Amino acid sequence: MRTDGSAFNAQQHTLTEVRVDLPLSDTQRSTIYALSTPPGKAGVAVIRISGPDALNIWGAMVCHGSSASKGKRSTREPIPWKMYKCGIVHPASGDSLDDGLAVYFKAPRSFTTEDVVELHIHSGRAIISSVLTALSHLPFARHAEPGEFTRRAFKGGRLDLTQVEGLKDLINAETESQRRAALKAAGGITRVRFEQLRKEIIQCLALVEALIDFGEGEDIEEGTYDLARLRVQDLCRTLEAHLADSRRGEILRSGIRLAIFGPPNAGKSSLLNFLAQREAAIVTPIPGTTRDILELSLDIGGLPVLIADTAGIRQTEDVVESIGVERAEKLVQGADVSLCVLSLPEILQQRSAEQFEVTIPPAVSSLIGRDTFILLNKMDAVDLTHIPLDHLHTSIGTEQAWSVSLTTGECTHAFLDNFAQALQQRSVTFQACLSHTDHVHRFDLLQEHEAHREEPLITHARHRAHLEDALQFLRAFLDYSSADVVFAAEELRYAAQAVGKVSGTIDVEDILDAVFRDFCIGK
Ligand SMILES: Nc1nc2c(ncn2[C@@H]2O[C@H](COP(=O)(O)OP(=O)(O)OP(=O)(O)O)[C@@H](O)[C@H]2O)c(=O)[nH]1
Ligand SMILES: [K+]
Ligand SMILES: [Mg+2]
Repeated sequence: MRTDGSAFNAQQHTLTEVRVDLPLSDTQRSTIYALSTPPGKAGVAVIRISGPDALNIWGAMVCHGSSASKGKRSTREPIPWKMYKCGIVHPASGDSLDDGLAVYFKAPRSFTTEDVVELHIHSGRAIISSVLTALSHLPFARHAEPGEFTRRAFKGGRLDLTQVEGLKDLINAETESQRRAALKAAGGITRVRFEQLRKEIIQCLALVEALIDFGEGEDIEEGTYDLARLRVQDLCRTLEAHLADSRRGEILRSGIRLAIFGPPNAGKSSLLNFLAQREAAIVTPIPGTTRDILELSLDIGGLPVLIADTAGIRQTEDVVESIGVERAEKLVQGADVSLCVLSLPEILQQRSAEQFEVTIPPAVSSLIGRDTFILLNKMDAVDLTHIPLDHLHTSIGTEQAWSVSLTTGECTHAFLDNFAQALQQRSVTFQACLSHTDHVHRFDLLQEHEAHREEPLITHARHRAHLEDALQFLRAFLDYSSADVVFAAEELRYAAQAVGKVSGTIDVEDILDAVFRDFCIGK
């Protein structure tokens, strides 16, 4: 758990994504190459070459062993998986380009399952560019498309789609919890679990098909159809449970979506800046300063949080502001967690020394539910000497409320600690994020959420869509009577196909496209 503000790493959330479509018809036979490390000055750059001509490229550009001292290219085939200290030369002119290391991964024991050669050279723009240009002179090799190495690994059966996604997430992981989950998916755990599900559907299908072929009674035991129905009912319940997981896996992967909302001038943008530890949002005394949604991704105690500041909610004639208000309301409704910021001097009326009343504008209070977090801000601007804070907080009627002053910093540390803890509890992903050897009170949290101990199955919206389809087909199966077994069997076949799409067991080019286009070149 964090102890001071510095544990919050803020980073601007970028919403732009570069998407490049791959040439699907590309033949497996071409040899591809690309820089696999980030471009720029560094110790080492790795250029990866994959395909049937990888060894020819080695022959054309790598000088090692006794021939290297004479500046000649090696005629002997390299021993696979062995690093060679070598010179890299231009294939046509024989000019020396760099000294480095080279290694040959013999098919199928390579990442792509094809012959792979890696050239480890010095990382500098001119060196990298000279080696890539030299490669471009070879007629049998071409530059790789984004994600093409991984795509070949998939085609070669090295990875299934859930592992490809895991690999992509691993590269993009920014928090410890994301890294751990992605590593598991890349290792194949997700694949095994979906494959198990698909097998169970196919087993039910086998029962039903036996009935179609032989009929109940003589060859097939009585009650076989009922047995299949019972199993499908079980499967439906399993799928329903996975689908009702509060998006745990997706949250873990892409972050909890936290919406900050409230009336104008309550201090919403001040809160965002406080959490981010920098002036990310504009703060002024003018109500209606924030008009559009501003998103930041923060790391709160190892938990990824996508936090959004919104326009103050009020009736307004201003066209731009009113669009902002509409967007804010939508965002709050779609968020995983929402936090309402209220200004104490605005909402607190003191009747007498100990008697008080809290009034929240209706447009705002309609968005407050029991699980909305409340931050009562500007406590420096009111006299709270006679008002017990506990009493004040419970009077709001939500589970968790805090009073702070974002200007003076009063109570903000306690709020941060509590809030981080509450978020972790709320996200329910914590047991995947926290190690069992951690702090004692985390162990208590684990006990409390016994029901959610199991790892989330769904980590991508794509998985959810396929599982929802599968559930529809299973339900459709249950709607048929035993008189319609042929139609019923068809539903089971569709259900198995839908689950198969998750791991790519079913070869569907459009899912491939969707998965691979987010990769960068050289992966
Ligand atoms: N006295 C006092 N003023 C505060 C506090 N927090 C914020 N303010 C001031 O309140 C004003 C509004 O703050 P913002 O953060 O812009 O409020 P907002 O909710 O984002 O406002 P809109 O974007 O216009 O809806 C600014 O002048 C802040 O300096 C506080 O704790 N005490
Ligand atoms: K303001
Ligand atoms: Mg604001």
